[in-house]
Amino acid sequence: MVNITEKIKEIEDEMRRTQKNKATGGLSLKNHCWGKLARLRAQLLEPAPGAGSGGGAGFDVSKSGDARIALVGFPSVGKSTFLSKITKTKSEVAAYSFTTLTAIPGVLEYGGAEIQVLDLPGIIEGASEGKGRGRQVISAAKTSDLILMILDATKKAEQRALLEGELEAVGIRLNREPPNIYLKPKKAGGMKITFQSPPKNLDEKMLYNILRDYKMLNCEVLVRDENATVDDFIDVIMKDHRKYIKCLYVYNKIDSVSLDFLDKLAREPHTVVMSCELDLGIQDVVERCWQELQLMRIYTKRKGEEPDFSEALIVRNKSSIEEVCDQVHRTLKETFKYAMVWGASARHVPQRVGLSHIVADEDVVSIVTK
Ligand SMILES: Nc1nc2c(ncn2[C@@H]2O[C@H](COP(=O)(O)OP(=O)(O)OP(=O)(O)O)[C@@H](O)[C@H]2O)c(=O)[nH]1
Ligand SMILES: [K+]
Ligand SMILES: [Mg+2]
Repeated sequence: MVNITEKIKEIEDEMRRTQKNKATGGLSLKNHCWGKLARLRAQLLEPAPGAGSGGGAGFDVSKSGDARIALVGFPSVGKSTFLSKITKTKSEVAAYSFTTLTAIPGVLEYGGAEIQVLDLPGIIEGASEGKGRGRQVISAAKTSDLILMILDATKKAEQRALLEGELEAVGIRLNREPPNIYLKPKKAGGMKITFQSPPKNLDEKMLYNILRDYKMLNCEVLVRDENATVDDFIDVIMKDHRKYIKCLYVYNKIDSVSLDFLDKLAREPHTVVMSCELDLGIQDVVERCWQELQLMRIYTKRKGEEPDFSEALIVRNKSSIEEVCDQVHRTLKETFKYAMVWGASARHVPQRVGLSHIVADEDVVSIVTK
């Protein structure tokens, strides 16, 4: 029997031949070939018999750089085209679905930071249940600091909710904070449930029943948010299996939609629009990514010298001097005495601070050791 890879090659060769001879290869033949190719490539993505349900382990790409962005979307929305635009990595681009069969990492250089961008295979409905490489793709997305949901502006609006559903199903919560509910398991004493203000969607009985279902018979609960729902409460119980990740919705292929529609899309929250083909909006997307990642650049200065603006230390938003020390060297904080800070976080310039001082973007820091 001819294997799938050979069949794919045959069709690709056939397409190449028809492309050379346009007279015989009309659009319908091309569409037919693309359809066949997509089906075969989807088979390549299916787990081998006996390999379980697609594996949940993600792809074997180690994290590198200052942050990780995952490109998630349906097939052929332009994920690989985008990766090739913003990084030096060339990921295969083609008009048929499932061109990308594994995770392809690239490096985006921005603001002195190196951000790892993962191009991933397209996912389809049912991905969270193990269709195709869906589980693996979603696991990879779960390890990222920001999900770029790449959407095709020419396709139906439902595509976005469908994808969100797939991610939700495996515990990813997009652009949300963990619910404001305190839950502490106890060894004994039964359940103690308190509401800070009258709840709109919950009552004590409901929580009691849910806790019993999850076999949490001894615990303390304090609901601080009056709008909390049952789903929120379950998210708190299941917190080890929930991941709160920022998501930017990126509509590609705006070269093929009307200006009115484009304008409507661009006004949606957490949304950016672009055309990789026309090179439109790409830089805006990159800038929005940078904003969403909330990375900060900290410059260091040696005593008696000018600050070194040629190389920044990259730390996460709300980082303290301690994290800055860790970026310089693993053991620096052991000999730390104090730091001098110039910039937005300093109350007066320079300010003498300790390890817990929270720095701001573009601060200059001078660390004094014992
Ligand atoms: N009209 C238009 N076509 C685009 C644009 N960007 C990409 N494409 C085309 O869309 C098709 C799919 O692009 P890919 O980058 O392979 O898409 P993908 O999302 O990586 O696809 P899979 O790896 O198969 O999931 C190719 O034919 C691209 O040339 C765009 O901005 N406008
Ligand atoms: K494709
Ligand atoms: Mg691709």
